[in-house]
Amino acid sequence: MGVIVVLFLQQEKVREEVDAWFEAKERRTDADDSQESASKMFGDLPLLERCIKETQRLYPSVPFISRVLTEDFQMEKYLIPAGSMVNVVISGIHRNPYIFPDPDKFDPDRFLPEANQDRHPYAYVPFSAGPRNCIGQRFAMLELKCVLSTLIHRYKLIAVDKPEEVLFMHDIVLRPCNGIRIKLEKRDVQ
Ligand code: HEM
Repeated sequence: MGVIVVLFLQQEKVREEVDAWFEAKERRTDADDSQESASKMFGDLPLLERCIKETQRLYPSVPFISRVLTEDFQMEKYLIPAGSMVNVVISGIHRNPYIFPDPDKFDPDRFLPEANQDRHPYAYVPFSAGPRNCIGQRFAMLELKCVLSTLIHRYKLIAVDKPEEVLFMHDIVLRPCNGIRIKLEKRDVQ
């Protein structure tokens, strides 16, 4: 849901990219499509992808994950004993101002390849990291691109609740306390 709210901020530019993508798709033949994997096909929506990533930074669907320590762990001067439950607060990591300057600002260009390259691999972990990370992350990104590009192409999304007005709760997943209201205005496209 966070995705939809924040996309309003870039909607015009994202729509241009999405419309161009659909136009190119109309010119393609079924034979072209069957030759290409879905991930390659949707690879051509870089701004949409950056917006999704930036939204997952600000509003990670899984806001924290937990682990039980199997052995003692010395963290600087603190000894955390084996058996302790440790929560990794993904939503906090993602707003670290040393890594993401002006952390509350929505800025999809944080995920341009050149901005990404020096970032620590564990600084951005919407799908967790390490051996128990999300096995569905590529599929999830494809699904998001597919659904959002179709929505944005066919409808103008009008925010009823503005991003700054929406209150979120940390449940098992991050979710809005009172839902998020949007209006869909049909566009004159196929
Ligand atoms: C935006 C969508 C998704 C997000 C943000 C997400 C996030 C996560 C996170 C953070 C974890 C790690 C949990 C932990 O370390 O305790 C996880 C694990 C997992 N995810 Fe996802 N996920 C998403 C979609 C999916 C999809 C679409 C699938 C399957 C098709 C999937 C399958 C799994 C599985 C099986 C695990 C457990 C992996 C393990 O424990 O080894 N996820 N996911």
